Amino acid sequence: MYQVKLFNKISKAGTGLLTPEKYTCADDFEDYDAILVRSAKLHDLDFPKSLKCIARAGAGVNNIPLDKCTENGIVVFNTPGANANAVKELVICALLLSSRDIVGGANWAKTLAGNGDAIGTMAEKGKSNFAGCEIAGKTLGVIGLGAIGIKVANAALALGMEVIGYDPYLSVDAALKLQRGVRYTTEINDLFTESDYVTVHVPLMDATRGIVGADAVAMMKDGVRILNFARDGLCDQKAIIDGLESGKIAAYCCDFASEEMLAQPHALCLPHLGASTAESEDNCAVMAAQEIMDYLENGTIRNSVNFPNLKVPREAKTRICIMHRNMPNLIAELSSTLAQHGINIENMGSRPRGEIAYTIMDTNSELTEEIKAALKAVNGVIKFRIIL
Ligand SMILES: NC(=O)c1ccc[n+]([C@@H]2O[C@H](COP(=O)([O-])OP(=O)(O)OC[C@H]3O[C@@H](n4cnc5c(N)ncnc54)[C@H](O)[C@@H]3O)[C@@H](O)[C@H]2O)c1
Ligand SMILES: O=C(O)[C@H](O)COP(=O)(O)O
Repeated sequence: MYQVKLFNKISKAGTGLLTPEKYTCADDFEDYDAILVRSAKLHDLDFPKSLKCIARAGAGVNNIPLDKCTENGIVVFNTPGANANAVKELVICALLLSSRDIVGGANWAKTLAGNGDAIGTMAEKGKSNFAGCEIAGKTLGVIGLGAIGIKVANAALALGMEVIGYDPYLSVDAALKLQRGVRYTTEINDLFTESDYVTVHVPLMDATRGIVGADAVAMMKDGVRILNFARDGLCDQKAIIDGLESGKIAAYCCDFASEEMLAQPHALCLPHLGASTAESEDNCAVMAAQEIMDYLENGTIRNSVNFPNLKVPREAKTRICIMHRNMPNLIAELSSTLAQHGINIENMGSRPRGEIAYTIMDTNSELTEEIKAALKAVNGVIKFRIIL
């Protein structure tokens, strides 16, 4: 029986797959095999020895201590693309919210309540206070052409915008999904100088923190509109507030609230709603639950952000899963350790990822405690697990 600890409210579409014959899901376990999480911060959590994997039902993994997980042989998964459509739709909404004072207008219209037949006339008189501009014909700069950035770029193109995309790590797969009309640039400064709207869709890491900072804002057109539905730290708060106060930035629309930003009349802060649709919550939870099941039951790794992906057809009754350092001769030493104990390997697979690697070996032989200890003792082995 596997125990899965839930750190956020996770859709039943996913938890329902973790059937009671094999799994128990709860939020109060002390020892558990897996974590299913959304945005809860796990940095200060003491992981139990029993923990084998963490599935992030979503895209961003900056709430998870990846280095600590790798060092302890804990596989971290995310759910690539599973919430991308939900975010895309909110970003398109934000393009319009940042162009016209829709929220201000709607709030003002509510104040007209009680004026009966005069409401129509009052509305006509006051509407000029909430006028704005159209997005068609304007240029949108998309920083980060991954699952979300591609969808935003293509949708904006369909709405009549010019689109410039920047992503130094653009994959072939991603490039094939981009509509032909999207102009790709390798110079982020070109995107900053040419865009009427800038939207950010990159993960938050040391290399991307403050990617929209004071220098970037200084390069932008007067009256630029900036959208941030990725992570708060990607846009430097001081640079944005200075830009809003000087009028350089006409509007900032983001998925994060802070005291300072809420005080800005031309900033619109949403409470991290990007992935909060029923469809996206179901998609993410299902993918995350399947990743956990596949790993715990078969040792298969897919969509991991810290270990190599690996799937090996099961060809014997006992499966040995070994997380280890990526170093010369280690696999030879593992197989010779087994050979010395008379263990025959029926099937195996191995894959490296930077400094670490993952190996699966299948055998029909009995693994005694002595053999397990010998495998564990091989220099470079981080963790190993037997699946029967
Ligand atoms: N608001 C929300 O609810 C919400 C929902 C989903 C994702 N997000 C955030 O959005 C981010 C992107 O999500 P995604 O699903 O598109 O992820 P993704 O991994 O598919 O795409 C990220 C893209 O950023 C690119 N990138 C990395 N470093 C870059 C850099 N320095 N400059 C330009 N591009 C760079 C990568 O090459 C990749 O193409 C996530 O990491 C997450 O933080 C927010
Ligand atoms: O990175 C993500 O997937 C988003 O920020 C969504 O976070 P959430 O699952 O907590 O809504």
